[in-house]
Formats: sequence, C-alpha cells, structure tokens
Amino acid sequence: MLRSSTFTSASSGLSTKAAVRWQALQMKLGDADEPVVVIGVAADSGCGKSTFMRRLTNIFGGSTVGPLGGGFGAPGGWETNTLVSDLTTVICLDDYHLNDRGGRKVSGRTALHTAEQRFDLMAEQLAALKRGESVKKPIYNHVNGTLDEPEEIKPTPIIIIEGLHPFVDERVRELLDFTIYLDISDEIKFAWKIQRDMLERGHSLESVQASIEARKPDFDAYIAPQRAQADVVLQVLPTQLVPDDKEGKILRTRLIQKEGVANFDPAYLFDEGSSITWIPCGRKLTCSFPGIKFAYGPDTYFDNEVSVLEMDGEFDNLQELIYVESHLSNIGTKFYGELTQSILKLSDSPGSNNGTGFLQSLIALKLREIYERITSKTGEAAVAK
Ligand SMILES: Nc1ncnc2c1ncn2[C@@H]1O[C@H](COP(=O)(O)OP(=O)(O)OP(=O)(O)O)[C@@H](O)[C@H]1O
Ligand SMILES: O=C(CO)[C@H](O)[C@H](O)COP(=O)(O)O
Repeated sequence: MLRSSTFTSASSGLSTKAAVRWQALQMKLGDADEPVVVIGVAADSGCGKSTFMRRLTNIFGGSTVGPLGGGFGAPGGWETNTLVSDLTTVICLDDYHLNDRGGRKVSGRTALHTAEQRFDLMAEQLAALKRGESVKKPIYNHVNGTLDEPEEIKPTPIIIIEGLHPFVDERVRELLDFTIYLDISDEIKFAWKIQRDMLERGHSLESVQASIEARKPDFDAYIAPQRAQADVVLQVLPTQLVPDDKEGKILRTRLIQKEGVANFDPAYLFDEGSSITWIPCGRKLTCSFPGIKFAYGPDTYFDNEVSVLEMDGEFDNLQELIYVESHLSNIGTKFYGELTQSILKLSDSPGSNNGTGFLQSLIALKLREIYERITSKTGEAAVAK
C-alpha cells in the first residue's frame, strides 16, 4: 500500500483536514488497515468513459497521472488500459474478458455477453485490492485483440472500475462504495462513435453502423439493466431546445441522483425538493441560439426516489459558469467557484461547454466528498478504538 510520505505528495486534491486525518489513521493502524474506496462506472463502449476518467483524475489531483508503467512506448512500458495517479487507479473491466478477439469469433458471442467475462477473477481481485493487497490482473489488448501478460496492480486509496459490467456480479457489486452509469442515448452514442472510429481508428461509416447494430441486442440484455443498480445515472440525450433536431450537437444532460445513498447528498438547484425550471440567459449569462435551460426536481427511476438535475444547451463563455454554480448547492466544492475552475482547467476536453462536462465535473467533486466522508469515518472509528 501507499506509505504516508507518498500520500502527502498525493493529497493536493484533498482538504488539509482530510490529509491530516489520513496520516493520523496510518500512524495508528499501519498500512494493512488503510481504507480503499471502490467506485464503479458502467457504460457501453465509446460512451465517454476515458474522457470522464480524465476529469475525475484531474479533480483528485496528484503529480503523476498516466498509464500504468508509462504505457506502451515508455522504457519497459507495455500496452495497458490502467490509468494511475497518486491517489487513484482506474481499472478497465475489458481486462476480464474471457476470450480474446479470435476466441470470440469461435464462441460466436460479442464482448458484451456476460458469458464472455471472468467474474470470479474480477470479484477475487477487487476484494484483494480492497483488503490492501496487490494483484496480477490480465490485460486485454485493444490494439490487436489479444490477452496479454498480466500486470501488477497495487492498491491506491481510490480504485475505480470502469467498463461494461461493473454491477452484474453480486460479489463485485457488494465491494462498490458508489456506482455511476453513463447512459448515452443511441443517437448521441452513434455520433460520438462515428467521429472517433472513423477519424481515429480508420473504420468506415458502414462498419461502425454494422458494429453498433450487432451489439445492440447484447447491450439491451446485459449492459442497460445495470442502470437500475446505479447511485447516479448521467443521461445524455438530444436537445429539446430545437424541435426535431437532427444534428445531435446540442445536448440535454440529466443527472439522476438516488435518494438515501450513504455518504451522498444529491446536488440541487435553488431549493431542495422543489421542481424548478430556469433559463439563466440574460445579463449574467451569454447565450446564443438555442439558449440554455436548467431543470431540477424529484422523480422516480426504476422504483427508486431520485432527484434530477438537468441542463440543456451550451455555454458561450465558460467563465460565466460561476453564475450557474452560485445557484447550486450540495456540489462538493471546497471553495466558491471550484466547479467552474475545474471545468476551465479542462476547457479543451470534449463536452466542457455543455452539460456533459458540467455534470461530470460535478460528479467528480461529489466522489471526492464521498471518499473523504468514508475515510473520515474509518479514521474516527480507529481513533475511538
Ligand atoms: N462529452 C462529450 N462530448 C462530445 N464528445 C465526447 C464526449 N465524451 C466523449 N466524446 C467523444 O466520444 C468518443 C468516445 O469517448 P471515449 O474514448 O472517452 O469513450 P470510451 O467510453 O472510453 O470508449 P471505449 O470504451 O471504446 O474506449 C471520443 O471521440 C470522444 O471525443
Ligand atoms: O466493448 C468494448 C470496450 O468496452 C470492446 O469492444 C471490447 O473490449 C472488445 O474489444 P474489440 O472491439 O477490440 O474486439
């Protein structure tokens, strides 16, 4: 596990109080009892998980951020899906595929099928990491479709598992302290995937279309049902500000937040529990066509009580986001304007000018808050012993 000296340099994203508590806890308990907070992020392929992970890692701070071992190209580096920073390790669940690409041709199943995952190993290794033990995790190589030599994963204070099936296996689910589902509507998923797979991966429009169609039944059967298990769902939909919009560039994003989740107080706009629609365009916020609309209110989602924070439209000037931030509460910030600042820092990242970047940054701040609440409770319990 990380020693306290490592943690000191890693604690830039944490409050001084949390860092001091952490160090006190380490001195009292020793490495074996250092808490490991585990977060699960579920989404289909091409739904912006990597983009979201970059936002998240940025909020947690730290001096070293990048692929484990430096990744392929670094001296001694290898092709890896694992992203590490001082405080966080992001594990891609594709690494637990049962078969390589050739093997799936023989089995005749897509990578989305639950029978194509090694859930026993996933549960065993995540439990070990949570106990503070290192594991040798397999690697699925997306470049050539092979299962590569396993890599060593050392536990960090925060482990994030992201991928297709983080909430399917009950043993894995039990280990998660907080769960997030990225729910990108078919139209938007298609637009993002086309853009990436055609421009960056050299696929044709027809082949991207065919791969999306082929995966759809398994997506509906094995991935989408996990929405019901998530503590928060980030939905990305076409705008409602332009009737029958065909372009798919303006997005409507909804943060569906489950009520009554441990260590999590849903964010709200103006007045907790009320139903509100807000068009902030005017003197304090510049908006060009088709404008910006926020909404907030209680709802039910898969029979659960939730509150939903919604944004439709795009920001013209990111500096002005502070005006919106000042009307939100329970957003996990440590100082006035921190949400705006974190978005400005990644202003070139996809979605920074719309609700995807805005709500993903908000989730990242809430995760930091959850992490601090969990570790402070563990610290208090330890000090009370
Ligand atoms: N919020 C966003 N707004 C616009 N485009 C986005 C957004 N998030 C991601 N994209 C685009 O969608 C594509 C897929 O994003 P990303 O690589 O982050 O997804 P992924 O879920 O990690 O994909 P995979 O699992 O296939 O590796 C990229 O081209 C990215 O630029
Ligand atoms: O769903 C995916 C990523 O989450 C991939 O499609 C899956 O890992 C299979 O990889 P490939 O498409 O390279 O054969």
